[in-house]
Amino acid sequence: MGMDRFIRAADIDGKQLATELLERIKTDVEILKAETGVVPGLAVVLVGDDPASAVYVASKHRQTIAAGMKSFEHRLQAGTTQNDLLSLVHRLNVDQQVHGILVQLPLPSHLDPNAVIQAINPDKDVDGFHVSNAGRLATGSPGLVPCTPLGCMMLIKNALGEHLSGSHAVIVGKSNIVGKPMAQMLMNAHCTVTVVHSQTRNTADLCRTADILVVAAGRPGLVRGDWIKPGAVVIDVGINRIQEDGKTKFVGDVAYGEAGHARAITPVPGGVGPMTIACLLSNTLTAFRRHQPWPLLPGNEQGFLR
Ligand SMILES: Nc1nc(=O)c2c([nH]1)NC[C@@H]1CN(c3ccc(C(=O)N[C@@H](CCC(=O)O)C(=O)O)cc3)C=[N+]21
Repeated sequence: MGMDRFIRAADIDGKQLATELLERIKTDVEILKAETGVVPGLAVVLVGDDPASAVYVASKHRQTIAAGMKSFEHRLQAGTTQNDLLSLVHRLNVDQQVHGILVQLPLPSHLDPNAVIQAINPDKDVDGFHVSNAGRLATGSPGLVPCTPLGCMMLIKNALGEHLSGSHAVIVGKSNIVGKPMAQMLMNAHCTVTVVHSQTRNTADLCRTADILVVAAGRPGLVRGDWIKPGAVVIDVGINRIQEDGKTKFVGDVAYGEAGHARAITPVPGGVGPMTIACLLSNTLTAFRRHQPWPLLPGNEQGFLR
């Protein structure tokens, strides 16, 4: 009983939803290009030669081009100084062809990621990491929001519909990149939000009360089947590289095989990851629209001017 093996949680197909979102972005880019003669541009900065980061950056570049946008890749050597990186950011801030700027993290340890992020023009900060954007999100003002929680929000709405009001959402993890902005977005959608983390005393009990469970802890298999309420929607943000039978594979933070009684769950890979990149391009389009001066273009209803 309980963990009924005759019930199977629906997989939330992040890959498919990301493909659909990218198609819509591509269409919007064509329309905006026809209306303004300008093409949205995304600059991605990679410092050093971390192989995982290089793979992500290459994927971002490919998808930016596929969406009809301009991609500006800046690869800097591992020994780049803080000053050199800051001057590149300043150049990108004033470059008219660049509407979005992303500095790939993590940076080599001699560089200060916070100083670099805060140097980015907040209206080009497509990662949504600048304090101005964190403050805008916290106060419900228009801004740019972090890609991963934005993608999670879309996946949750796809599983539950637009009306999340009154649902209890539990978030595992309190990072600035996922946990905190996720909590803000769910509060903006009128959920009751609980954030648990490594120092929480009754994490499993709290998770068992979640209608929506978002897990961003970075610990493979942390969330077990008996932490999940039957019928809950489970969003697994974890991407953990593990060795199994001599092969490398990716697993999430949720023991996926034990979650059959959930209503729906994101697989890893193929869940949150693909949505993150699609949301990066969505944010670039948002930044581009808000950059355009009078008259207002669709998507610039707030009349965002700089
Ligand atoms: N400034 C900054 N912004 C980021 O958004 C950022 C970053 N730095 N540093 C690294 C992380 C990681 N990240 C991922 C994006 C897509 C997948 C993704 O598409 N994953 C696929 C699998 C990809 C594969 O197989 O390698 C999936 O989950 O299905 C994963 C991870 C963005 N990050």
